[in-house]
Amino acid sequence: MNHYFYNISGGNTRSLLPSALAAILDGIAKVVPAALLADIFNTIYLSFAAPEAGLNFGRMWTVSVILLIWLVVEYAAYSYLYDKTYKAAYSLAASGRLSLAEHIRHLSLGFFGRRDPGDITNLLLSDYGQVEQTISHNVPQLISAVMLPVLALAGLLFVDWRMALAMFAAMPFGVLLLWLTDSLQARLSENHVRAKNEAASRLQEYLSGIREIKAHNMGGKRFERLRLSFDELKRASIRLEGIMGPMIMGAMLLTRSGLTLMIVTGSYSLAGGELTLPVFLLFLLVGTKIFEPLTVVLMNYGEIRYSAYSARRIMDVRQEQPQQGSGSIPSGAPIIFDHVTFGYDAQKPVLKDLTFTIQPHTITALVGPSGSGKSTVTRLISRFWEIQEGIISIGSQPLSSAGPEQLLSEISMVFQDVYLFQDTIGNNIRIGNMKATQAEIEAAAKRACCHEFISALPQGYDTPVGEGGSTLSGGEKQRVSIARALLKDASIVLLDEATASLDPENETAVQQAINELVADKTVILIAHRLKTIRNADKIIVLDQGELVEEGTHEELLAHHGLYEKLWDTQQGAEGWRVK
Ligand SMILES: Nc1ncnc2c1ncn2[C@@H]1O[C@H](COP(=O)(O)OP(=O)(O)OP(=O)(O)O)[C@@H](O)[C@H]1O
Repeated sequence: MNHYFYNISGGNTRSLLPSALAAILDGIAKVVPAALLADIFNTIYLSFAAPEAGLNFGRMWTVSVILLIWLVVEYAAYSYLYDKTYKAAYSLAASGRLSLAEHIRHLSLGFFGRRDPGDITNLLLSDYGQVEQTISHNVPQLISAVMLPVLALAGLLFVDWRMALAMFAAMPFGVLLLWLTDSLQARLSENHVRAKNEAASRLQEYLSGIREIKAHNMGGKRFERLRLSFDELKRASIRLEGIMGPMIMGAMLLTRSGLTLMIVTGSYSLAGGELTLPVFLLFLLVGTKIFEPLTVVLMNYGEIRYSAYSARRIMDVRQEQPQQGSGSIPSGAPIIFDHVTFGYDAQKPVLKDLTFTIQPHTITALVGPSGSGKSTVTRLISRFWEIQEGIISIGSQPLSSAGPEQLLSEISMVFQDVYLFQDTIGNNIRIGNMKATQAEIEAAAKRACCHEFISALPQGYDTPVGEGGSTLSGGEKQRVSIARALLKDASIVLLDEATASLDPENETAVQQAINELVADKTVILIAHRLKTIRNADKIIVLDQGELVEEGTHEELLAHHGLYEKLWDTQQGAEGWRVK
């Protein structure tokens, strides 16, 4: 259980203190009116037992005033703690979500390969929501509901220990039932959380892929996956409620049967003269009250058990090791691959024993058939993934111990698939350098040939672009990403198919912009059209993850190997047209 509280509080159990304190006070607060009522009851009883003395109005007034004062104090203290409890719970969830998102940012991309993006969203929203609900409601209610019976038992043991024991005698059986079925409850809760997350992921996938689904008329198949996930959620929900409900009711029934035992014991004791009527009535009064909070305990126990799985999912991600390293990257140093072997799945290497050096301030092109590992090389230079064998270093600094943030500050990237945030187009370029002025943004846009189309937009640089850049054409997005890279002005430039989706007019202009971007930089370029890399200082030819050739365009042609074959194929394809 301790581990559970550690998990739900994100490792900060102290943050649960306000709610625990509020709950304890609430529990105590509920006992006092019950004790005062018992006293009033006793005073009335005494007035009937000895009618000549009459009702003790003094005592009745005193107790009533104490009760009133108590209620006011209770209200004030409870409102204060209530406020603290909720604030603590919501702050914990808000800061927890942010710190988890920040933690995720520091993980290698391998983590994202293993997890469904929808699953990560659910973790941050749904699982945290569950934990938030538990901290703000279930845990305080549980503590408060436990306090009343515990305090009542302690007090009643002094009044009449036999009656007190009779009242609570059946409770251990209720607890035993819960304990025996604990692993079943855990399994049902886990299955339900899993089914809920799966359904949410499928829904997210369906909505994000709606364009492709429509384009390929995949509605039926994809919708089937969505339907299956909702079916599974329905089954998991029925199983959870159908099994947990009777179990909790069973535990409740067992616990409540103590009341019957107490009544039987009380009746015999009363008849035997070992118990006075007021005490018996006091037990009856407290007895009926005491089982209400116990019902709450059992209900909340089920809820807490359920959210334990959400908490564990959160902690599992928290325990993922972020990328380590603080070594700084020397500027103007060569990039060295020394016998590097890497696979996204360690058992299936996609780069094999790769050794080469990229000299600073040169342009190196990576070529090779599709799937030969070109993009993977650029991802490894950015340390998006950790390699399995060999060393990648920049100068004398191995990347495995380099500071990930500093490394990325040295690299500008232009990817094949450009992602634009749902923000203004100006702010999307500013991502390259958050401190850039408007003039610098426009200068970068001009060099990347996007100033003209941006100026023609209704709100110019302040025009919002849809999520992922859905309101811009492929070529426009590519140019925006080149503007970002120009603005970043990093010493290493990774270009992946930078000119692939540009029309012929823009291609020439962007090629010039790229020439500016790459001037005096260390450039690693992937271009499928070999004519664009003819002038590269070095061309590295990959085939099935192995380096098969290396040299300049002329040297490679003279070598009559794979490069020449690729070159010839492309030359032949240059003049293709639809007949
Ligand atoms: N995230 C990933 N997880 C698992 N395997 C991957 C991942 N990315 C790429 N691969 C695999 O690694 C191999 C190399 O892929 P990579 O993208 O580096 O090739 P490429 O030469 O850049 O291909 P292309 O020219 O088609 O872009 C391929 O077999 C690919 O299927």
